[in-house]
Amino acid sequence: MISVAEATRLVAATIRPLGVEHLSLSLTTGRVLREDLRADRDFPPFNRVAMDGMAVRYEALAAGQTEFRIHHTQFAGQPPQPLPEATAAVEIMTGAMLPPGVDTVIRYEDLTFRTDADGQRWATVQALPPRAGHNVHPQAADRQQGDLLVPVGTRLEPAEVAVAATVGAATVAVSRRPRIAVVSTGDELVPITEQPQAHQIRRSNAIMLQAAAEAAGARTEIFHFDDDPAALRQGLPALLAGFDAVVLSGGVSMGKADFLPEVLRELGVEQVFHEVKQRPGKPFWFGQQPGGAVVFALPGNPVSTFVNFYRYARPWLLAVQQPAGTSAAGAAPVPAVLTHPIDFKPPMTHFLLVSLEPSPDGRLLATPERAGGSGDMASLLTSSGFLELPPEQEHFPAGTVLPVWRFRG
Ligand SMILES: Nc1nc2c(c(=O)[nH]1)N[C@H]1C(S)=C(S)[C@@H](COP(=O)(O)OP(=O)(O)OC[C@H]3O[C@@H](n4cnc5c(N)ncnc54)[C@H](O)[C@@H]3O)O[C@H]1N2
Ligand code: MOO
Repeated sequence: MISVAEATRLVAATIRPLGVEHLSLSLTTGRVLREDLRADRDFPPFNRVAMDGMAVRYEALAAGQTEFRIHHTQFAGQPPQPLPEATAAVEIMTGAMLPPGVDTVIRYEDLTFRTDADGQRWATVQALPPRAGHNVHPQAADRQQGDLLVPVGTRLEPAEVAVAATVGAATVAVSRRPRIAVVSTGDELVPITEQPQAHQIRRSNAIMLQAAAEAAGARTEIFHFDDDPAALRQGLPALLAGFDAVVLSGGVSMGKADFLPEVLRELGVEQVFHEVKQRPGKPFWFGQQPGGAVVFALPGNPVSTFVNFYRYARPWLLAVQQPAGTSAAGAAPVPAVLTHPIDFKPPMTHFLLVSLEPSPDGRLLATPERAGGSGDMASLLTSSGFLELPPEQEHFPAGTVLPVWRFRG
């Protein structure tokens, strides 16, 4: 049996970056960027008027001029026209390009207007702007043309999509989604659309794994096999050849119907390890088909399946979407403070379900859930993560800081 640290290292050793695909920007939210996005123009690209009102030359105000002849009106989207003299003004709208010869914008709220007998409009300044350049967002104030805006390896969220749109990245290079086969095994399992008989249960693990894998960026298909070596031998090869990873639940411990390790080995899948010094999830089996899929055969008890997915499979799924040299944001555990003492004697890593809340001083507080073991699926509803208690320690006093793997935002 190997340690959690060793299992983590062996799983990580199978990580290879997935290929690249070019997608229309509107389809890229949640994808990992495989190119740098740079500013094709300055941000903003021109001196941008920031308030509706009137643009003047600040020198004229400084010299005591308070009434200005409106030479013309300029809307956003219109090319700017120069002013004939330094004492004239342009009535101007937010988003317009500031014309040459003026440098300051006074908003409508600080102006009054009149029209003279010749039909000429005049504006009188009621409140002086504090400085030249007021209410103008200067060209290149935020970023300069050529600046790196979003580096390769970033997971695209709406903010990155907005910036990509503004630099005209209509098609973007992103990692393709990992293809995952989710497989439930067991004679007792019925489809979730069926009413189970007294001795049966629904295939909830497969649906859980599908949801969790899709949330980590994967494209999934669900399969089911009964506890029948012939059916496994017949069905698994196509999955091992056609997917990046096969995630199975059940059939990996000591039971007389736990055929998976043997069948997987028969099919040529190289066993990397079987059994990890951890609770829950000791019977975890991990292997790789040469030239084919990585195989996560997770123990079937629902909390075991869930915790092992988040501890091993999710980090793997996120990592294969990253180009070499980058790492996924949010894939690593964060520190949390244990609120109640915990004793755990066996010399193994203990994954402890906890609820999480921030303390008044901003630390993350982890309170152990009263869970009924690895079959207590409902305990996941009131938990937000699991602490990783290291194997070499038996007593964990309240106040101990430990890594927590979060499975809720
Ligand atoms: N003699 C021993 N027995 C067991 C050991 C052991 O070391 N020695 N380990 C125990 C541990 S720990 C676990 S965890 C389970 C894991 O067993 P398997 O991975 O072989 O899982 P199954 O026996 O097939 O199922 C266990 C449990 O989970 C339910 N299950 C399975 N798949 C699903 C699914 N898709 N949806 C919902 N529920 C599922 C299944 O019905 C069983 O109740 O073994 C212990 N035994
Ligand atoms: O994975 Mo088993 O829970 O350790 O029940």
